[in-house]
Amino acid sequence: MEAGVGLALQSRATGFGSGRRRSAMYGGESRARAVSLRVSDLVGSPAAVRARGAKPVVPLRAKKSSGGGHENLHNSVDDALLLKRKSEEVLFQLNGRCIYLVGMMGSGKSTVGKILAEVLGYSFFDSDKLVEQAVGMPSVAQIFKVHSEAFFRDNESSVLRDLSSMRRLVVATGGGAVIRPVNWKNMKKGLSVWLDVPLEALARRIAKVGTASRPLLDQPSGDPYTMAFSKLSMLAEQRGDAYANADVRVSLEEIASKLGHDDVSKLTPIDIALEVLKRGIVVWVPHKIFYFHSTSA
Ligand SMILES: Nc1ncnc2c1ncn2[C@@H]1O[C@H](COP(=O)(O)OP(=O)(O)O)[C@@H](O)[C@H]1O
Ligand SMILES: O=C(O)C1=C[C@@H](OP(=O)(O)O)[C@@H](O)[C@H](O)C1
Repeated sequence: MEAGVGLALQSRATGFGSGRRRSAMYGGESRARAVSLRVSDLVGSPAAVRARGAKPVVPLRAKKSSGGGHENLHNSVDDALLLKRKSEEVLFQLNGRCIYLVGMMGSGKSTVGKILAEVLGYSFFDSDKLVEQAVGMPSVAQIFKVHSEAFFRDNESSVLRDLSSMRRLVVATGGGAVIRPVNWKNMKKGLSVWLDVPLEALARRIAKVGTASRPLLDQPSGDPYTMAFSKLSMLAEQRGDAYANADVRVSLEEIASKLGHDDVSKLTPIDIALEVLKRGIVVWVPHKIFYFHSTSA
């Protein structure tokens, strides 16, 4: 039997489950199994970033600086206004449906997802964090180590299934969520967006932050960039076209070329969020509106 009660909306936040519940779900199990979440587990937890009234996740300044890391790049007030205007158009079209961000590790799903949630007035969830909470372990790395990747994947599917019954969420999925068709079945209830980032840029980002939180990239030795690049290349090959199932592809190379940058590292998370909104309006909405109308008739 699969554990958990699914996502039952509850108005009072109780924080993440009691020790008793944790041990029933995790420590007390003789057999690894997937667990489900309740909204009351999530509300007020670090995994949930309440979008409304939240502090802007990316500061807005009048001019772009020429710094190297994205934290040094600030978008103009014009960009912020454009972001707001586009978000209003998308909001209307989404009509409460969720946004799922997919892409390789380090593609910016969490970073961009928080911005999108903020401008849309949606709540942001990171599916990795929800799995950690559901299992009662502090990190994905530990879940892989103590249990297995398969156990993590089962819980990831459970979390995505539960989230798919909710509305007005931006979900940053784990990079491997795309490999299971059942996850697509759930993500297709909303707008799925693939952040397509060149492997070199991903490896640079990963090398900068380290691999401790990403067990599939963790290597005991070697140059961090080279190791990350080779592992990411392997995973990209294994995953083949899985990311292309997304309703919308946002290619950083295309945005960079449109904006006249010679390198994707010059793009800020706001540039990318803006493109997600633009493409969300153009590519997905007419198709989904048709789909929803034709199936409900
Ligand atoms: N546009 C960007 N430019 C440079 N670094 C970025 C950008 N977006 C995200 N990052 C950095 O890359 C790392 C991975 O981003 P994150 O949002 O956690 O990716 P994901 O959720 O897809 O794994 C973080 O350190 C983040 O600050
Ligand atoms: O690509 C993958 O298989 C994974 C990506 C990770 O999430 P991020 O994409 O958020 O790093 C996390 O789910 C786990 O380490 C496995």
